[in-house]
Amino acid sequence: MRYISTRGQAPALSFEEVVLTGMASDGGLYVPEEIPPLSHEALASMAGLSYAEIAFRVMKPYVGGEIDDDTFRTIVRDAYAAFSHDAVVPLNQLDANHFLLELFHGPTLAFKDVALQLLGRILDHFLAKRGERAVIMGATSGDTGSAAIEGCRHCDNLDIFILHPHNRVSEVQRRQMTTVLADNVFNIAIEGNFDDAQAMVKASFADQDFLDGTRLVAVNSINWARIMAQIVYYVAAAVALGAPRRDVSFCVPSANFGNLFAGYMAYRMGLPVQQFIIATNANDILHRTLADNDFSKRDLIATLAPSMDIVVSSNFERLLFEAYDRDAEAVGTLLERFQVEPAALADAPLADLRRLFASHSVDDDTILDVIREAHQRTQETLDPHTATGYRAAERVRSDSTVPMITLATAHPAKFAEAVVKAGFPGVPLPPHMDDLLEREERYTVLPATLESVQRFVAEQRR
Ligand SMILES: Cc1ncc(COP(=O)(O)O)c(C=O)c1O
Ligand SMILES: N[C@@H](CCOP(=O)(O)O)C(=O)O
Repeated sequence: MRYISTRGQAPALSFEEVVLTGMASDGGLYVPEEIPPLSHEALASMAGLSYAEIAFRVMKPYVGGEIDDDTFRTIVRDAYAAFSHDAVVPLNQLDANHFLLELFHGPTLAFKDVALQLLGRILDHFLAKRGERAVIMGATSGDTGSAAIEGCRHCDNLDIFILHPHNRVSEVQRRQMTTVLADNVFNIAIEGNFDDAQAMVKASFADQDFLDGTRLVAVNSINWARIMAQIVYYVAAAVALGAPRRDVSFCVPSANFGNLFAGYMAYRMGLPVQQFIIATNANDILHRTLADNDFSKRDLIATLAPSMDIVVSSNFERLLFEAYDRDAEAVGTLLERFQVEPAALADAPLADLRRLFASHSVDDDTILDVIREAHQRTQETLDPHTATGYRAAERVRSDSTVPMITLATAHPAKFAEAVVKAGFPGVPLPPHMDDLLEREERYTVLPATLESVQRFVAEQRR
């Protein structure tokens, strides 16, 4: 399998090369040159298989023989052994035709673990094989950071630097990152927001001189391996509900769009999906783009669903690339315009997207209402991100006879502020985090400037 850039100018890469990088050198994102098919027979044969076996089968074509089958099976099995639920990502039926896909049973209680438990192991495998070290730089609005640290802390060949927006993540999220005192883990609280952090990580890929030749690797969903691993749970959930004989729909709390783009890839591979719903918080650029063709930046708003406080949605570029029939030049022109002024999609790609996608935006008051309503109806306490999905699924699903699967992206214990505001006493942390609030923290506050962040990384890396 080869991987090509959405901007069309960077060299095509192998799987190993694409995992060991981040942005393409032309500023684009890597996608597979061809989308491997998932036939009806292949889907039907997955019924009743373990999550790890489905994961192996779905991801194998993307790995393309660059990790031998036995080794890859072991990597996948070990990655999902770290989950606290036997089903890894269980489906929880809310009512006759609405299901929650619980993606929060990994070590850090958010969907990011599904991909980052795997990515850490794949990176370790390739770096050990090459006898190389690498530096990871990641930006987080709260969840990717801890999942990446947890996935990479035991990797001898890696130093990991995670940038989070100072005072804009929940206390549990911050402590999940800053209480890991391993020598190869560095937490940076930047005096800015997630978009600033993500922009600095991306800029570091464009100019890597500050690392004197050491390899720089991404753990955000700009890294293709993140998307690859996330495709699997769409397939597993749909098969559990009767695919390929039966269509399903998905509703996805969205921001950087890696999660929903993975679902779209599953659809393009052959999964019978009737509708995708994009749920956003008050940072509603994805909703405005789809509903009103208003592809323009607005100031970032701090919400009760802080992990989705993002304006510049990285993976939307990958979706645009597909919607524009892989016309890299058109995508580049659109995204360059978007950086400096309000932009709009061309008619044909927009119409194409609207056939498959719907969207809905949910403000903070509604998040609180939904947490209360859902608890009354189902006895579930939703986290504030999942709450956006629950409401969007109810509001804009096109066919109530098709099973709707809303992705539950985080555990409510991570977001006490919203849960308590909604009138509940809070949700206890699981036993392995019992003493999280007493543990020692270590992090460095830095101004949101590329120079200060790069200097810190260059000085601290081992
Ligand atoms: C809990 C939670 N829900 C939803 C999202 C949105 O996912 P994505 O960025 O893949 O769209 C994120 C992170 O972005 C998250 O941490
Ligand atoms: N919500 C994310 C933001 C980064 O998204 P990613 O999927 O690109 O890593 C977070 O919690 O950090």
